[in-house]
Amino acid sequence: MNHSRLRGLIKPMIQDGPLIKLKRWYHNDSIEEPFSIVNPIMLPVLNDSQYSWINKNASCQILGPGMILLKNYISLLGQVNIVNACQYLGMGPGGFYVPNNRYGHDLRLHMMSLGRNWDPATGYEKPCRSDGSKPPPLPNQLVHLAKAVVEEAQAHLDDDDELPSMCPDVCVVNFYDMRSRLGLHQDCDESSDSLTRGLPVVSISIGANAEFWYGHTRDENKLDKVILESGDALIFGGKSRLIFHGVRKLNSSWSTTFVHEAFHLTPGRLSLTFRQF
Ligand SMILES: O=C(O)CCC(=O)C(=O)O
Ligand SMILES: [Fe+2]
Repeated sequence: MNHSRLRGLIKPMIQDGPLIKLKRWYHNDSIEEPFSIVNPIMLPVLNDSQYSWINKNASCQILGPGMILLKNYISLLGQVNIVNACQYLGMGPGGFYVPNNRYGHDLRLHMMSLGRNWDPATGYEKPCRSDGSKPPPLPNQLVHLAKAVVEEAQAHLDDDDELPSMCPDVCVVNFYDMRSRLGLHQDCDESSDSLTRGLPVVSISIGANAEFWYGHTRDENKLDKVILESGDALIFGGKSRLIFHGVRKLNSSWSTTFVHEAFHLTPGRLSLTFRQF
């Protein structure tokens, strides 16, 4: 779908279509206000029955064994729907908050965990957040989308065994403002079964471009870098399941400016990272 067509689709819906008026919930034990990633907070409900969330002609880059980047795989309509879903869930109980790392310091981003409670300090240990809120559900459409991403990646590989299938039951949603960073880490809190089978992590990017650094070592000089743009889907599973990775620098471009204007997304980057526990 081209941009002018999407603009035409969104505008009438904002003016005439059904609107969700977002409630403002407050966490029990904090004065933190709900964190809104869009402005204004009145959102259109899109009827997506005729338009796909996926661009079938996405290009594919193999970055390593079991590590694949699908460029521009999520359609603009898919991205709008994902922003809306994250906005809706993120403003409610268990929604966006600033988490602590293992050393008790604030991470420089907003986060929420869907489907299962995960946080950077305690992993999957606790079923609820410290304010008692349960994780919001992981919407079925997002489960199907993550599975479709893995199937598309498998179709580009010679040997399917390099990348096992997975059915996500948790999705960590991060919102980075333009100065946010995510330090080098491994995603290794999932079950030993999930990790030893190399069940892939799927990461979807929306909004500003990000420098994603990765490698099989903690040595910063030996890391590779790839730019993740709005609509990209990155998969790392199989032999790359335990790569070290982090997000260093965010940048805007013409296309991200469009995304921010059309979606009313606050300047920054939304990432959704799916895993099977
Ligand atoms: O934002 C990203 O692309 C990566 C997020 C990530 O690594 C994580 O949530 O563990
Ligand atoms: Fe990660």
